Amino acid sequence: MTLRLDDCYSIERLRLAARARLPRPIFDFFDGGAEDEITLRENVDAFQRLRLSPRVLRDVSQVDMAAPFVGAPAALPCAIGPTGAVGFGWRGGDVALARAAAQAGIPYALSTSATASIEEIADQAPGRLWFQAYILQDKARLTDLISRAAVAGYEALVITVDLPVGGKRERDLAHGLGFPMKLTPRNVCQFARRPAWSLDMLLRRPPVMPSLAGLAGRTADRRAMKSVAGRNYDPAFDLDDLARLRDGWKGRLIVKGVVNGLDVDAIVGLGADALVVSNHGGRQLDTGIASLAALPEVLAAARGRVPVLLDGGVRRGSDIFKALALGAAGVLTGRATLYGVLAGGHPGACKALQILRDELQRTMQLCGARRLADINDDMLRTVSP
Ligand SMILES: Cc1cc2nc3c(=O)[nH]c(=O)nc-3n(C[C@H](O)[C@H](O)[C@H](O)COP(=O)(O)O)c2cc1C
Repeated sequence: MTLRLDDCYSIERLRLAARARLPRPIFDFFDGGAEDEITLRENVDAFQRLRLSPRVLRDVSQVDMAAPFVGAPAALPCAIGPTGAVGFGWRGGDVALARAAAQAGIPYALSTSATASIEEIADQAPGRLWFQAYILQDKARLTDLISRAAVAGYEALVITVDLPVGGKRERDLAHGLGFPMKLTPRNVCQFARRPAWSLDMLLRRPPVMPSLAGLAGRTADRRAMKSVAGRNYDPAFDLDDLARLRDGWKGRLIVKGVVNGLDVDAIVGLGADALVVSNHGGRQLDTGIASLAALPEVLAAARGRVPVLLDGGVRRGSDIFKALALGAAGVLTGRATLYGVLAGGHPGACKALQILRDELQRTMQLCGARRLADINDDMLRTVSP
C-alpha cells in the first residue's frame, strides 16, 4: 500500500507510509525496540490507559499553545528529540527535521549519530538548536564536538545517560542489520522490493555520520549504522564526569534518560537545567518502566527546581496534553516526527508536527483549556484495564 502525505491524517498513517517506502530491515531499525519490545509498547499503552475528564462551559474560541520551554519561548510545548541515522531512511533527513522544527517554532536536538554535521544543521536550519552528546570513550572527540556546538550557537547540550551499552534489538539481529551486515536471501529480497531506496543507496554515496567519522566501524559504510556509536560509548561515565561536563559547557544542560527518582537530586545538584524522563523509546533496556509511568516520581523528586520533559510513546496531541496534565513542562518527539520524515522528507516532518499541533489544540478546546497553564491533573482519570 502506498500512502500520499495528503492521506496521512495521523502519526500512525505516517508510520504506514514510511513502512511502504522503506525496505523492511531499514523500517524496522527505526520502528523497533529492544528484546521483546515490552517497553516500546508500554510507552504508547500508558498514554492510552489514561482517560480525560473534560471541563465544559468555558470560552475556548482562542487557544494559546505557546510557553517558555527550557529557558526560551516555543510555539508548542515540544522539541524534536535526537534520532540517529535518519539519512539512511531519507537522504538529508536531519536537515529536513531541523527546518521543520524551526518553522514550527520549537527546538531541534541533533544526535551524535546524525547523518549531518553540527555546522551543516546550524547553517541550514537557524532555529533553536540543541546538541545531543553520547558519552564516547574518545574524550578528545567528545570535547571537540561539544566545543563545535558552542561555536555554532547551539543553546543546549543534551547528555543522554540511559545507554552505557547498546540495547539488544532483535529485529535488527533477525535482518542481519549490524556490522558487518549479513546478506541473506531474505533481506536481499526485501531490498529488491524497494528499488527506489536501494538504487539510491547503491548509486550515490551512502550517508555518513560525520560526528562519529573515523571511530571504530566504518562510518562511510551503510552497514555501520547500528554499530558505530554503540561500540564507542563509555560505560564508565558517572556523576563526576557529568559534573566536569557541566563545568565546561556554558549553555543549558539537559539530562535525558532519567526514570528513577533516586537519581534526580544528584543530577539537579550538579547544575542540570532540565531533565528528560525517557527510556530511549524502548530501544535499550526492555521491560524498563514506561516514561509516562515514571514521570510522577521524577517530578516529585525534582520538586519544581528544573523543568521535567518526557519522551516515549507520544503519538497524539492528546498524549502531549496528558504529559502536561501530569506536570511535565513539555515533550520531545521521537518516532512521531521520524515517521513523518521517513514518509516524505521535509513536508513529512512538517506534517507530523502539524498533526500533533492540531490534535493538541483540539484536545485543549474539548477539555476546556485555553492556555497550557489551564491543563492539570483534575482533567485526568485512570481506568482499570
Ligand atoms: C531510530 C531512533 C534513533 C534514536 N537515536 C537517538 C540518539 O541518537 N540519541 C538519543 O539520545 N536518543 C535517540 N533515540 C531516542 C529518542 O531520542 C527518543 O528518546 C525516543 O525515540 C522516544 O520514544 P518514541 O520514539 O516512542 O517517541 C532514538 C530513537 C529512535 C527511534
